Amino acid sequence: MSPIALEQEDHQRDAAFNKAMHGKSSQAQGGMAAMLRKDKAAQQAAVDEYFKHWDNKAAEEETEETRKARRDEYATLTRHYYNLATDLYEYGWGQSFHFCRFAYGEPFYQAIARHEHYLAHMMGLRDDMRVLDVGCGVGGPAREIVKFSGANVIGLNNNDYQIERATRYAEKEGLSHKLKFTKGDFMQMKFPENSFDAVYAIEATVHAPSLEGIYSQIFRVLKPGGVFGVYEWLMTDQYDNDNPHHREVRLGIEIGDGISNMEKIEVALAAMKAAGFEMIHHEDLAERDDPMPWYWPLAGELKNISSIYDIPTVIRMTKVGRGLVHRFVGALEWIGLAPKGTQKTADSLALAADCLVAGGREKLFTPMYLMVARKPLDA
Ligand SMILES: CC(C)=CCC[C@@H](C)[C@H]1CC[C@H]2C3=C(CC[C@]12C)[C@@]1(C)CC[C@H](O)C[C@@H]1CC3
Repeated sequence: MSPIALEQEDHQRDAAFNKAMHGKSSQAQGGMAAMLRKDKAAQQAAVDEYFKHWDNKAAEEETEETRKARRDEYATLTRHYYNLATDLYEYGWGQSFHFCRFAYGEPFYQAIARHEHYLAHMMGLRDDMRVLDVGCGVGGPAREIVKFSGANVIGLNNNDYQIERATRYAEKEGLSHKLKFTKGDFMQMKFPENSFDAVYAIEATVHAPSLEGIYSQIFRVLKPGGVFGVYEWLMTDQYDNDNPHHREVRLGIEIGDGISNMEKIEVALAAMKAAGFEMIHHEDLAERDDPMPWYWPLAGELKNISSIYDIPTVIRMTKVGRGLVHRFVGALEWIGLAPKGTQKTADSLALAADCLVAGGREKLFTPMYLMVARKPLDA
């Protein structure tokens, strides 16, 4: 792979764009209300900037150049993806933007929280620790980990809108003294070296253009002896890039999830080693013998609903539920109430959902490759 060029950061430009596109919508209750309060021209700019990387670039014609162009603009690509997708995520999934394992009879949000607790437990997080959350979204996992472990967490994010929402939620829950958010590109962190006792990333480092690049950054900011824990999105050993169907599944996940370059498990393991980490534990949690798979809510397997409180949440995620809502937002866009591109974004999320389910069913993809590793004491 050709060397990764880091994108020039410009926080003033991003703040101005955030103000123009989102205005005060970060204060709105829930994703749907926020979605209808965007500036139309700015949203169109985000749509153009994001989809220029994917439109008319089919899997069968994919070249190394198209993938490189995405990697070269990883930060802009991801920032605009979340400018477009955050509200729909919150509407359809809640405030923790990740998958999880499900136990028998376990309600959806309980399973999501358990996945967060499990990572904190595997890393041994405690209340005297200074911990970095790399790619913190709107802070759902960070709030849960602060409550579970008592650790002091800093959430790093390159999307201003998500930071505004995360800050608001933390304030609302009275957690601001333990949980702060900061803007930045995780490929060029501004934190001094050796400044965190632990670092975690929940389904976020997949947005990096190079796993070795992001793991090396994390290694640098960790104190010697510090622990890094990650749930990584990876293609499995079964994935064959020369197989057109496999490639279509990978590309569908990348398009619909704002990913410039998804890698295989072996690449992630080699990247951890190259960054200098000592592996403590690594495992594909999707391979555990669970009663239902991680992708069941997106697959619409309604028989798995175990609590009446989950019915409205899960219905939104199913093919029928999302089809209805996507038509509804399409109609709102048509009459001018929703900004242009809302339907296009929703359609690409629907494609992502289908490809994630296919990737999960065919065991080509995992969103929960767990790695827990240590920075050596003598590093
Ligand atoms: C993008 C990364 C690295 C992580 C996010 C994982 C998940 C939280 C998302 C992946 C696909 C998303 C979809 C939705 C919510 C969030 C995800 C599951 C929807 C259910 C949101 C509501 C829409 O109408 C349909 C979406 C399908 C995809």
